[in-house]
Amino acid sequence: MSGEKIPVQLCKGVNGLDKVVLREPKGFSAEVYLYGGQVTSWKNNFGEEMLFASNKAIFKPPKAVHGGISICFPRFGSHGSLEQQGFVRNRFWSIDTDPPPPIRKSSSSKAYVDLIFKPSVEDAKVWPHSFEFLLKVALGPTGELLLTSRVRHLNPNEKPFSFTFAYQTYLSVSDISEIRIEGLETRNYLDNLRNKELFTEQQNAITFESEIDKIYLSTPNKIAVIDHKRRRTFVLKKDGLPDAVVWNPWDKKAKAMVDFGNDEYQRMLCVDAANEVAPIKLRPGEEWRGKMELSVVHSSYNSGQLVPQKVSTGR
Ligand SMILES: O=P(O)(O)OC[C@H]1O[C@H](O)[C@H](O)[C@@H](O)[C@@H]1O
Repeated sequence: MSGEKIPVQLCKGVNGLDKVVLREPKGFSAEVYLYGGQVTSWKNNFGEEMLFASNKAIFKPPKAVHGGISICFPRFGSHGSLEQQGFVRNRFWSIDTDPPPPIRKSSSSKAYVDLIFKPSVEDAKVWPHSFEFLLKVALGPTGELLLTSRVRHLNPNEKPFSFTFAYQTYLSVSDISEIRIEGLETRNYLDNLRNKELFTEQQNAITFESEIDKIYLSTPNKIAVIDHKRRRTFVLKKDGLPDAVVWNPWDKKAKAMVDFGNDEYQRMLCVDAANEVAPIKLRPGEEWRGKMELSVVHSSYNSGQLVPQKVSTGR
């Protein structure tokens, strides 16, 4: 990173849990909890929240927080014996005081935090592999939110291990019925609501009128989520993460969740940058990287135009 880093502020969040507040000089901000390494807030320079967090979200271990961006590892989904979405989202992470050099030195971000997760003896009982997980969360110069994950296989005497991963990303939207996703049309997907059967997306642009839980395969590295009512578009860019999971619980499932308001499904949409379908295999000494960048642009946005001019507000 070039230039002087803006000091990281560590303060108390909900229930006294430690959080880091990132502030960028133009007024963008983000909050990252050490619990779960979870980004719980990302605001633009007008103080408008761009991530959804349920009013009923439970910030209390061992429950995972429903909202923001959850780090799902070493499993995403409910495959195998491990708990759904893995365990690092409900563990405490630490600030990494000696992070490795950034992947690309060109980044001009000065507001960032490096976190590290190392498994405990208890964790090793459920997933007996020697690893560390490094997470960098940064705010870019135009307010974009950048997450970089690195998983390292540490034991030279151990066999390779496999994992799946996701940035489970809850976007705040005006009204789910006004939302359109571009970038996933014509893609194949596995439908979690139909025993993971394989289908091909028929809609020209994806819109919403009922529960959805689809794993889109081999997706492009840029996906747009267009919010007509708020006139803003989220642009999600990803690297090393071929799948994109789109989830909204809709009314019935929302009612069944204790930490989710009955009507809150109308104001959220999860679009998860993921590697769910083909597990990643890591050999001793190897490192895996997966990146996601979220930005917001004004929605005078033409269909198919995935690199619109950036503006500093979602208005
Ligand atoms: O409640 P969680 O474990 O956070 O999972 C919430 C949702 O996450 C993903 O989007 C999955 O595809 C869904 O099947 C799951 O219901």
